[in-house]
Amino acid sequence: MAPPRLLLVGAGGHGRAVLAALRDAGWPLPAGVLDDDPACPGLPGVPWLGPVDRAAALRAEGLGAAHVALGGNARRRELGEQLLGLGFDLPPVRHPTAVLAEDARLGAGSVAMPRVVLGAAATVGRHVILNTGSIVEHDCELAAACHIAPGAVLGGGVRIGEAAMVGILAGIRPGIRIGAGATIGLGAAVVADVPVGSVVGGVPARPVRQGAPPPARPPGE
Ligand SMILES: CC(=O)SCCNC(=O)CCNC(=O)[C@H](O)C(C)(C)COP(=O)(O)OP(=O)(O)OC[C@H]1O[C@@H](n2cnc3c(N)ncnc32)[C@H](O)[C@@H]1OP(=O)(O)O
Repeated sequence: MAPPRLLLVGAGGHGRAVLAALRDAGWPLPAGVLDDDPACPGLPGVPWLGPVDRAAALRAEGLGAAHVALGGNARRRELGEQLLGLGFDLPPVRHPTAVLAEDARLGAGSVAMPRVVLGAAATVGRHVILNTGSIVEHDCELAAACHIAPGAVLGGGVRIGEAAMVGILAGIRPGIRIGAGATIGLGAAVVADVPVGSVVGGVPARPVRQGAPPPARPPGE
């Protein structure tokens, strides 16, 4: 079946990357893009159709398929679920150089960017980004709206919680669990489970200091 003309949501950097993947994969040019920022640079060759809340009207006008191309995990999940609720189809997007095992599963609204490898029996939930060159080994389970950044490598049987982010070039030991909403810093080597919502980085990965106030200045300085 020929791929549909999509409605894209998000005209930023990730939107441009998804557009490039669609072109490489032979999808037709998207019907348009929604973005709440009227000053957004837009996507080359794709008309800006207004803010995100126009989606319902566009569905009523007959657009049937969409993709949320936003880098922020929580917002991507929220809008992706809204679009599903409006009756949009969210077909997974797969770059032609991505290698997916026959029994691997890529969920609705998810994208596999160039040179991704998704191993045997790996399951990927909805609205997930498998970014450029990431490797998700056999039997991994990725919950909705997580993001595996470029070059990150997940060993066999790793489980990633909802909306978690695995940073650029991070590596995760086989069998590890990453909690929902956690962030793995770029370059981390994760050798132990990571709790929900925590931020870790380094080799081996340890909690990263968050939001520390700047050092107090002496009076008069
Ligand atoms: C196509 C694309 O571009 S996809 C983009 C994917 N994005 C990424 O991979 C980025 C992932 N993000 C990171 O690695 C970030 O540096 C984070 C989330 C770990 C931390 O970011 P912030 O909360 O802004 O922390 P900040 O930069 O202020 O650093 C806080 C401390 O953590 C340290 N730190 C920051 N990042 C890391 C890291 N990856 N590993 C180890 N330590 C780190 C800093 O040196 C600093 O240490 P200090 O307290 O001794 O000074």
